[in-house]
Amino acid sequence: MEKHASPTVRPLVSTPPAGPLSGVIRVPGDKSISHRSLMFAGLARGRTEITGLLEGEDVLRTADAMRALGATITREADGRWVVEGQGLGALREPEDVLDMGNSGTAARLLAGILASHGMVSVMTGDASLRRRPMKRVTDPLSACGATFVAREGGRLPLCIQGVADPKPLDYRLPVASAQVKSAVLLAGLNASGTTRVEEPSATRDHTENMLRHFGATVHVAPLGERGRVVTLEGRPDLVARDILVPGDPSSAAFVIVAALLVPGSSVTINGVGLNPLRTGLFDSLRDMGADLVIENARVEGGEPVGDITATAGALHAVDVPAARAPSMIDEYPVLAVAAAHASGVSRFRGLEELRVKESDRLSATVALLRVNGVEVEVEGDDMIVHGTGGAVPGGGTVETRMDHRLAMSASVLGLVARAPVRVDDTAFIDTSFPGYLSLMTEIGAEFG
Ligand SMILES: O=C(O)C1=C[C@@H](OP(=O)(O)O)[C@@H](O)[C@H](O)C1
Ligand SMILES: C=C(OP(=O)(O)O)C(=O)O
Repeated sequence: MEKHASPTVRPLVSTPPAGPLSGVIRVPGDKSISHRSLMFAGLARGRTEITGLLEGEDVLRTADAMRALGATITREADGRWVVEGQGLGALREPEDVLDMGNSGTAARLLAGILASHGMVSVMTGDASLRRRPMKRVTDPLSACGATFVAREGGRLPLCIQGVADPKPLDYRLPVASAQVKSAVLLAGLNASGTTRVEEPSATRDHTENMLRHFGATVHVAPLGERGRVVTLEGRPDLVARDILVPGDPSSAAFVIVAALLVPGSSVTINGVGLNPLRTGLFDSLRDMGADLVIENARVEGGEPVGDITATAGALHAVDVPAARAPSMIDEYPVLAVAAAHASGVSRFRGLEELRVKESDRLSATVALLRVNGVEVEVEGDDMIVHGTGGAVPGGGTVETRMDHRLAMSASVLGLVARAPVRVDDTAFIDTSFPGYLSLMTEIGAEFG
């Protein structure tokens, strides 16, 4: 069994490097796709080989949970992961509590699987995950016949009485959430009949793409200006199919912003996933005047992929529309760092979902910047960042609040701040981007 994050606190001091950042690198596999590949392969019949799986803490939790449900999951010496699934409906009741660690994706997607199998299970997580809302999945999943007992506000730990013959759901998402959409679709796999999900604003579609890859019938139609209707035919014969996981654009984001900010830098990241429902950050950075070049655009394992080169240069303020939020939902903390370094006043609109991530990322990002001398405000659900024109004061200690993306964002801010930026704990970076600090050091960053 893999090791899980040690409770050891790992502080960091980030300062400007002696020279530019440079290099040609790869980042670890996409987290969303990695979770899904283990889950779907565990539900399918036969042997799936996964190349490029993210070996981050969050994904290792999913691997453990799927093993507890009866899938055989092994890591080969060459880094490939092999999953042997028993086929849809054949999961076994877990003997013990399923601990999903820090991972909202693992907990919410798994809730869809557990609700639609006739078994009793209990799911928990770390202190961050136990604070996050789960009613957004237990409410729709109750309609399939499952029952849930949770703490106040529907929070983990959560006890699930699943059903062997779930009813197919027809659900309109009240929030733009790929996790909720995926939980409903996963429950629909074991239901006879058609499951239908309406999303008023399109969110990442890795579940839809991968279900098709495994042989399910999934239709996607436009809904209004930005939405979609997804339908899934229940009880498909899910058959094992190999998977190639692209580099995670949400991890590449930190390296890219660092390269854009540190003078003279140029860094290429090969094999980054470029699914259009994930690339809002790149659009926003281009709106700021960033020099981002994509080469070798191709399709690998059913997902668009390319090599991205980020070259440093002056950035100016940006007004990011709320409609872009679903395609860059995890990237606002690091975009705020770019906006703090840029010239002019930036506004990011419609950030209500940031309040329910690993931390309240809206208030935590404000705190990250303020403690380092950057002026920032929140108006309703908008964040307003007053750019310093390349003169971020720094000198603060950032509280990471069990949130990997805050730790990495703070480390990037320190690379261009006038005084050292301290980070109270970088241990949670391992949830999504193991090896981040050494990769950054390899391209020229200096951390103490
Ligand atoms: O489906 C997924 O893999 C994810 C969806 C997003 O969450 P929401 O569905 O809560 O927006 C995102 O923030 C998370 O990192 C991964
Ligand atoms: C929000 C995130 O993940 P999750 O919801 O899976 O914890 C993230 O990785 O930024």
